[in-house]
Amino acid sequence: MPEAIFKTENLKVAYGKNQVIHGIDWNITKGEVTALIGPSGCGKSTFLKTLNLLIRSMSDDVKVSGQITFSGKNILNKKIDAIDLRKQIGMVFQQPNPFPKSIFENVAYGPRIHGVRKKRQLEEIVEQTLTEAYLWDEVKDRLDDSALGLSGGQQQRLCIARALATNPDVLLMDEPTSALDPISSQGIEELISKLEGQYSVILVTHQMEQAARVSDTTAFLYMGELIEVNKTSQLFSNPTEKQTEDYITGKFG
Ligand SMILES: Nc1ncnc2c1ncn2[C@@H]1O[C@H](COP(=O)(O)OP(=O)(O)OP(=O)(O)O)[C@@H](O)[C@H]1O
Repeated sequence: MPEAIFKTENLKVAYGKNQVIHGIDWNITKGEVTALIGPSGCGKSTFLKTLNLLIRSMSDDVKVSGQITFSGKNILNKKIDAIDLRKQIGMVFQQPNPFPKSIFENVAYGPRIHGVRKKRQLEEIVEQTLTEAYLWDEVKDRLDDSALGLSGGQQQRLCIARALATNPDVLLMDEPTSALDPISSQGIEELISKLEGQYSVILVTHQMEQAARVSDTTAFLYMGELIEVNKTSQLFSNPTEKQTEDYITGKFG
């Protein structure tokens, strides 16, 4: 059995009376890119936001039950500190959302919160993570400029660098290319492929071609149920479930 980065057991999520995740049992493999696909409203974003407990800060009316094991602990335990947890589980959203601060300060923000104070050390982290996010050469001469002056694709790579700056184990990505032009999207996809191995990446995408290009494993979610998890090549060429086949062949969704 491959090592799991997350293990969910009977995971259920409801917004008030509206249950949107219906008891998901899933071992998500460590060090891989895992794509999560499914029609609009099936619960992909909800599932992703539950993995880093962001869901709890979004609405008072959210009920989460079951277990999520991460690094050997059930993170649904109320004693888990969500801010600490998010140091290990970075997240990137659909719309690039840099802070209205300089490029340097965007990347230095997380390490500072987690106690890095020395300027030299922050400079090293900023250079290293911007290099990892393939942005360093484009911004090294303007680190003090506002991040809001970057292009959409550059902003998204900056947000990825910001997430990597706390040295996480996991990167959760919620449709990270859907607001970008094709060239920037291609850049982000190449970056995701390069992050594989060093990080575990869980990618929500509406584009099946994207899932096929960048992921090792693909999961199909439908109406809050995990219908199929399979090697990506297998899922798209020879799915085991009829519902998966109907979805990937465009019969619904
Ligand atoms: N903050 C919220 N409060 C109440 N209901 C919500 C909230 N966020 C999502 N929902 C509902 O939960 C269900 C699942 O939504 P979710 O955004 O997780 O789906 P999704 O698969 O990511 O959709 P999409 O592909 O359109 O982004 C939907 O019915 C949605 O209306």
